[in-house]
This record gives sequence, structure tokens and C-alpha cells, in this order.
Amino acid sequence: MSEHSKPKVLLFGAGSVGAIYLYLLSKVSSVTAVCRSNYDTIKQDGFIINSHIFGQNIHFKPNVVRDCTEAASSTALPGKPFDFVVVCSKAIPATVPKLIAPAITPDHTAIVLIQNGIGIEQEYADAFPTNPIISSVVYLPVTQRPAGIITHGEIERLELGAYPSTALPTHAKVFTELVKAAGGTAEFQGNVQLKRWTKLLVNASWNPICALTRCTDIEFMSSSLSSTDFVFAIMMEIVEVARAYGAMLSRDDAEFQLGRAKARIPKSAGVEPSMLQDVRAGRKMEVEAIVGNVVRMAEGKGVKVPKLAALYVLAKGLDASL
Ligand SMILES: NC(=O)C1=CN([C@@H]2O[C@H](COP(=O)(O)OP(=O)(O)OC[C@H]3O[C@@H](n4cnc5c(N)ncnc54)[C@H](OP(=O)(O)O)[C@@H]3O)[C@@H](O)[C@H]2O)C=CC1
Ligand SMILES: CC(C)(CO)C(=O)C(=O)O
Repeated sequence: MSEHSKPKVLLFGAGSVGAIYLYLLSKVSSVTAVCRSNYDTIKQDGFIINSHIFGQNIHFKPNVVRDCTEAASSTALPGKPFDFVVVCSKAIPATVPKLIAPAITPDHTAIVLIQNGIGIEQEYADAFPTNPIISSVVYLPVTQRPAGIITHGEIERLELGAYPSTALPTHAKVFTELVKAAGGTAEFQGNVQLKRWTKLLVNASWNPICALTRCTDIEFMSSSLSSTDFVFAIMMEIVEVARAYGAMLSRDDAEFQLGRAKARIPKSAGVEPSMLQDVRAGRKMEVEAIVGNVVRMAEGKGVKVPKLAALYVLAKGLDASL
């Protein structure tokens, strides 16, 4: 494929998750990354990726810019608009749309959100009413520590769909195929919101629990006789909220998600959720996208979530200290 006929992709948020998809997409498209704190490191040395799936000691040096204004005037495929802007920063409300705006061409650029949480898409739809929005759920335990060194565990899975689910699926399908062609595991979903709720069983429970206790998931399960039941009870609160919004999760789904962590106990292979990584790095956490929105949605439908509401208040307090 000639350079000019390749899709042109901008990654916003070249952190742990972003580095992996930037690497994969670089095999099938022209990629540029917006870097912030790791700009100098990546510009000079690139990333080193150590992945259980994609290989060890992979040196990867992408084209980097400091912001989307620089990206829009970058010399990579000049004159060609970005086909996809992939957002892999943390989902902090009311921050990103104005930052990516210089790289968005109306009626053309598709915005791909590879982020945890629920209810995160509408601000993009409001800011860019003529652009396709692709919502996605990612299973990818990965850290960046120190800058440029990426350590990725045993799973890589991306579930993608249009936002809203009734919108045309064309762009979500094209991006799904692009990730697959790059060697990633991507699946188009007609109802990606159901997948978001499923993933929230993991994130709205484990992320704040591990952030607040500074335990990996399996360290927390070993910390007291009540800890595993506590996680399960929170997952069941999330099941009830999801059901109130038409995502018909069940006790079996909660058991399955808890079982994934339990299965790692014999291998002592604890996961450090991204919110715990944030606490350790002194970074702001995604409390609203991952916990606050669920608590508010529960209130909206009269669903009682006492444990999750308590986690929300505590996580807000922790976030204020960061
Ligand atoms: N890590 C994981 O294991 C998983 C994470 N997720 C989700 O994926 C998403 C990304 O998480 P993760 O990769 O861990 O996050 P990271 O914190 O590792 O990366 C986010 C990146 O976005 C950058 N960024 C933030 N704001 C800006 C800005 N204004 N300009 C330029 N760059 C910016 C950060 O730069 P800086 O370094 O300067 O802050 C950082 O490089 C989150 O929604 C998370 O919940 C999902 C599954 C697993
Ligand atoms: C729990 C995990 C690693 C699952 O991929 C995740 O989503 C996160 O860290 O936010």
C-alpha cells in the first residue's frame, strides 16, 4: 500500500494503552502521536514494548508532536486530513474535545474512544456533530513505567461499535478491520454499550478498591475473609444499574468477571488497575467516568448502590489528595 493511500491516524494520549495501539496501527496506517510528559523520551528514543502477546524488547519510534495544532500542520502526509483520531487519554470529563479539535475535519475524521467508563461519549457528539464517534471497550493490562517502557500482560481485546448504537456502523467496522489487519484482537459490536457495562463490572469495582487500598486485585482478595464477597457485592450493584438501563447483565456475568481475578491467585499474577497506577504516579483518577456516572445513573432510576456510593465518596477524597 502506498504511503498516501494508508489511513492517517492521530493518537491522543500516548500512555500505556495508547502505546500498544499506536504500535499496532503503525503496521497498517500512517500514525502520529500527541505526547505530553513523555514527549522528549519518545522523540529521542521511542517506546520499548515488552508484551506477553506481541513480543519482548520491541523498539518502536513513532512520529510525535506536542499537541493537535502541531499534528494538523505536521509533515506526515501533508494535506490529507486525519481519518481517525484515537483518544487513549484518561476519561476526565470536559477536557479532551477542545484539545483534539484542531485535528478534526468536519464530516470526515472518525473519533475513536479507547477508554474505560460509561457515559463518556456524548461530549464528543456535542462538540463534533458531523463526525462519526466510535466507542470501544479495551481489555489490556498494561503499564508505562518509566516513560517509554511499556509492560503488557496476557490479554489484548478491543470491542468497538458506533455511538450511539443506532448510528451508521461503517467507520466502526473499518477501524475494527484495521486493528485486526495490524494483528490486534478487535470485534465489532452492534451494542457496544452492553460491552461497556460488562467491563464496568471490573472497573467500577476493582479500580477504586485497588486505588484506595493500594493492593493489586489478588492482594486485596487475600487481605481479609470478607474482601472477595465485598467485591462481588459491588459487582452485583453494578449489575442492577446496568439492567435498569437495558443492559441485561446477570449474576453469572459478575461471577465470571470475579472468576477471572480468582483464577490468577495460584499464579500470584495480580493486576494493577489503571486507577492504582494513577495513585502511585500521583495522577488524577477517572473517578467520574468509572464510578460517579454509575452512581448518578443508579440515582436516576432509583437503584440502591450503597457500597458503590461509599466507594465513590472515598475515591473522590483520594483524588482530591493527588
Ligand atoms: N492501563 C490499563 O491497564 C488499562 C487502561 N484502560 C483505560 O484506557 C484509558 C487510558 O489509560 P492508560 O493508558 O492506562 O492511561 P495513561 O495515564 O498511561 O496514559 C494516558 C496518556 O494521556 C496523556 N494525556 C493526558 N492528557 C493529555 C493532554 N492534555 N495532552 C497530551 N497528552 C495527554 C498522558 O500524558 P501525561 O503522561 O503527560 O499525563 C498519558 O500519556 C483509560 O480510560 C483507562 O481507564 C483500559 C484497560 C486497561
Ligand atoms: C482492570 C483492567 C486492567 C482490565 O483490562 C483495566 O481495565 C484497568 O486497569 O483500568
